[in-house]
Amino acid sequence: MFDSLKERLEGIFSKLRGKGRLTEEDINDALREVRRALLEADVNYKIAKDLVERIKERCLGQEVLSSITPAQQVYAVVYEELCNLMGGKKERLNFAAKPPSVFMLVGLQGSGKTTTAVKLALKISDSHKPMVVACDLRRPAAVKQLKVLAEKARILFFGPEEAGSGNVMDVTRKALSYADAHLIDVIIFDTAGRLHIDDDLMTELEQMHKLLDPSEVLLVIDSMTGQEGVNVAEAFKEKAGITGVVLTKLDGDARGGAALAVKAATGVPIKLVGVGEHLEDLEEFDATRMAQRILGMGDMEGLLEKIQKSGDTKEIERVQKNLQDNKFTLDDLLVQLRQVQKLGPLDKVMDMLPLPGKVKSQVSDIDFRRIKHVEAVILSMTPEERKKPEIIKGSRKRRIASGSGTSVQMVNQVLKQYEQMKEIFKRFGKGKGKFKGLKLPKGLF
Ligand SMILES: Nc1nc2c(ncn2[C@@H]2O[C@H](COP(=O)(O)OP(=O)(O)OP(=O)(O)O)[C@@H](O)[C@H]2O)c(=O)[nH]1
Repeated sequence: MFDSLKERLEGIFSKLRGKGRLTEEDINDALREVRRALLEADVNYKIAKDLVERIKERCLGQEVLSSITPAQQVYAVVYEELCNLMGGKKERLNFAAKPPSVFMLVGLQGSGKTTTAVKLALKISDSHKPMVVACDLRRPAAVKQLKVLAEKARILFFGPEEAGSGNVMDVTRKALSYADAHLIDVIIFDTAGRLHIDDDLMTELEQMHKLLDPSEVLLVIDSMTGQEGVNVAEAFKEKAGITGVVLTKLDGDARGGAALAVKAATGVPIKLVGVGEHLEDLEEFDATRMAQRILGMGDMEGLLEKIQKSGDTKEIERVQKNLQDNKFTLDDLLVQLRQVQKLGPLDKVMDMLPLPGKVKSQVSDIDFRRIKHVEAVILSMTPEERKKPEIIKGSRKRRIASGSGTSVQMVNQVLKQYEQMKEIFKRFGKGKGKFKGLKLPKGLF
C-alpha cells in the first residue's frame, strides 16, 4: 500500500534536495506535484487541495532555520500535516466503565467484518474475556465463517442455533444473557453485510444499537475501495453513529485514499488497521507511523515492536548497535535472517525499514526461500571469518560449501549479499537526525 504515492513523494523531495535555496516557485512546483500525487492516490480533490494549501502557507511563512536544509523543512511540514490529516494522535478503543463492553462491527459485504471480529477478540484476549456474536443471519455462510474462525483462535462464539435461521434481535438478546452468565466482559457483534447501504440494514443496526448501547460502533472499510470507502463512511456516520473505523487490507496494493482522507472527511478516527489475512494481523492505527511510511521514513517503532515480540531482544540490540557503529558482520546477518523467518513475510518487514523504494526492492529480490542455505553457509564459517569475511579465500570457500552442503557459488552469493546489505545499512541505517521531535533518518538529504 502507498507504494506509488511513496515513490512520487520520494521523487519530489529528491528534486528539492538538489537545490540549495528554495524559491517560492520551487515550493509551489513541488506542492503542485504533491497534490497530483495525492489525487493519484485516490484522495478526494478538496481534501488534497486543502492539505496542500496548509502546507504551502506554513512553508512560505516559516523562517529559514540554519540547522537544517530548506528541503528538510518542507519535508517536515509535509510530514506533520499528513499526520494531522490522519488524525494526529492514536485513538484507543473505548471500553465501558461497567462491563460488558459491547462493540458492533458494521460495514459492507466483503469488507472484512467477520475476520476483523475475530482478530479484534484475539487482540484483546490477553486482558479480556471476549465473545464474538454472529448477527449476519441473512448469509448462513457468514455465521459458519465466524464460528470456524473463532474456533481457530480459541475465542468464544455465540450464534443462532441453526445457521440461516433466527432473528437478529433474538440472537442479540440471547447473546447478552449468555455473556452475563459466563462473565464475558467484551461482546463483539458481527452485523449483517450488504452490497449497498439500504434502509433495511440501517433499521436493523438502529434496533441493535438501541438495545446494546455499544461502547464502539466500528465501521470496517476495505482500503482498496479508496474514495468510495470514504463515501461509505460518511453514509454510515450519518445513519449508524459510528465511533471508529477499521481499515482492512492495508497489506494490499491500495493507493491509500481511504487511509488519508477518512478522518478529514468524516471526523471519525481510524482506530485499527487490518494488515494481512492471519488472525494476528490487526494493529492499532497510528497516524505518525503511517505518515512516516508514506514518506519512506520507515516504521522503525513498528519494526522494533515486532522484533521485540519475536524475542531475542538482546541480540537485536547488539545488531542495532553494530548497525549504528557501522560494524555489520555476518553474525548480525545471521541474527537478522532468523528474525526475518520469525517475523513473517519479508516484504512487510522491508516496508517498515527507512529505505528508499528502489533499495527495498533490491533487498526483497534476495531469494529468501534459500534462507536456510544462507544460514548453513554462515554457520560453516569460523567466528573469525564471520567477523572478517574478506579473509575467506578460494580453498576455504570450497570447505565452507561442502561443510554447509551447498556450493561455492552459494558461498559467493552470501558474501555478495552481505556486502550489499552492509552498504545499504551504512548509507541508510545509521543514526537519526532530530528536528523538533521528528526523527529524520540521516542520509536522506
Ligand atoms: N489481505 C487481507 N485480507 C483480509 C483482511 N481482512 C479481511 N481479509 C479478507 O477479506 C475477505 C473478506 O473478509 P470477511 O471477513 O469475510 O468480510 P465480511 O465483511 O465479513 O464479509 P461478509 O460476511 O460477506 O459481509 C476474506 O477473504 C478475508 O480473509 C486484511 O487485513 N488483509
